[in-house]
Amino acid sequence: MYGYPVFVDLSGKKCLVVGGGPVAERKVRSLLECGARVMVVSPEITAGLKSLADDGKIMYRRGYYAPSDLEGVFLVIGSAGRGEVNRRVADDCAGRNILVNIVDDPAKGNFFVPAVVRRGALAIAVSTGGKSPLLARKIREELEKAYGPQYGEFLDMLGSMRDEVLRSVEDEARKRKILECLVDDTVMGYLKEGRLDLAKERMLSAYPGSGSQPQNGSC
Ligand SMILES: C[C@@]1(CC(=O)O)c2cc3[nH]c(cc4nc(cc5[nH]c(cc(n2)[C@H]1CCC(=O)O)[C@@](C)(CC(=O)O)[C@@H]5CCC(=O)O)C(CC(=O)O)=C4CCC(=O)O)c(CCC(=O)O)c3CC(=O)O
Ligand SMILES: NC(=O)C1=CN([C@@H]2O[C@H](COP(=O)(O)OP(=O)(O)OC[C@H]3O[C@@H](n4cnc5c(N)ncnc54)[C@H](O)[C@@H]3O)[C@@H](O)[C@H]2O)C=CC1
Repeated sequence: MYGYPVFVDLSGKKCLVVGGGPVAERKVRSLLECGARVMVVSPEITAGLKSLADDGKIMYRRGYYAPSDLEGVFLVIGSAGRGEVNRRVADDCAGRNILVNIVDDPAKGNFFVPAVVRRGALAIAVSTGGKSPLLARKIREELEKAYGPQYGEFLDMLGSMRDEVLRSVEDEARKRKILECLVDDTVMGYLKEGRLDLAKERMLSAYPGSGSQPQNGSC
């Protein structure tokens, strides 16, 4: 059985991270990037977590995990350095239908965290189903080389053109054709080379804007 891949909206959601070591810190940073409200509970924390707490970016309770920490929590990361603590966290969450990730015992949690390349709104996530996190990291590094920062900027442009096409083109076949032309091989080639100017020119020739004359045939 393989995991069901989803992108969850965590904005404003309370997320608990149990433990304050380097692994907890990595998970905290990725939760913050997604707008979560993060609470850390641990007797000790890394210097990085301490500065996030001092800056008011995370809430921190110094101490050992207690089930009452789960109050009002949407998602939990069990990243204490002690297996028995993480297993207890997993058991407490299971009874409450909370999303829980266990960093040292994958089967105990109900989701894994993938390795992710982010380029603006574009996210490419890699999972090995827990078989080799290091392979997930290697593939993420390869993808980072192949998909540079220009993909984020391009996607913003593409997203607004798509909105306009969906709003203003009624004919279904023409709509589909234009959407295909906006990401045809020529556009993708320019994008790969980082030539956003040429990509944009090509896209505008496929769809100059609402009221433009229908194109027929190829892009
Ligand atoms: C199951 C999972 C649960 C979870 O945490 O979600 C899990 C579990 C474990 N990881 C372990 C070790 C390492 N994990 C990493 C790195 C990452 N681990 C991540 C995810 C996951 N790790 C989930 C599965 C993801 C998948 O589907 O493949 C990444 C992708 C995302 C993230 O954590 O942010 C992030 C890379 C991010 C990036 O670079 O982009 C490295 C390499 C490194 O540190 O560079 C090592 C050392 C090398 C090695 O062991 O391979 C151990 C053994 C611990 C020990 O021996 O003490 C366990 C426990 C076990 O396997 O039982
Ligand atoms: N999933 C992943 O990506 C990876 C997982 N691991 C595993 O993750 C675990 C944590 O790794 P590190 O952060 O390097 O360990 P660490 O030992 O540096 O940190 C563990 C933290 O847990 C805290 N802690 C201990 N008992 C606690 C309790 N009862 N309640 C709350 N906090 C408690 C400690 O104070 C410490 O801050 C290890 O078991 C390791 O095997 C390691 C590498 C990657």
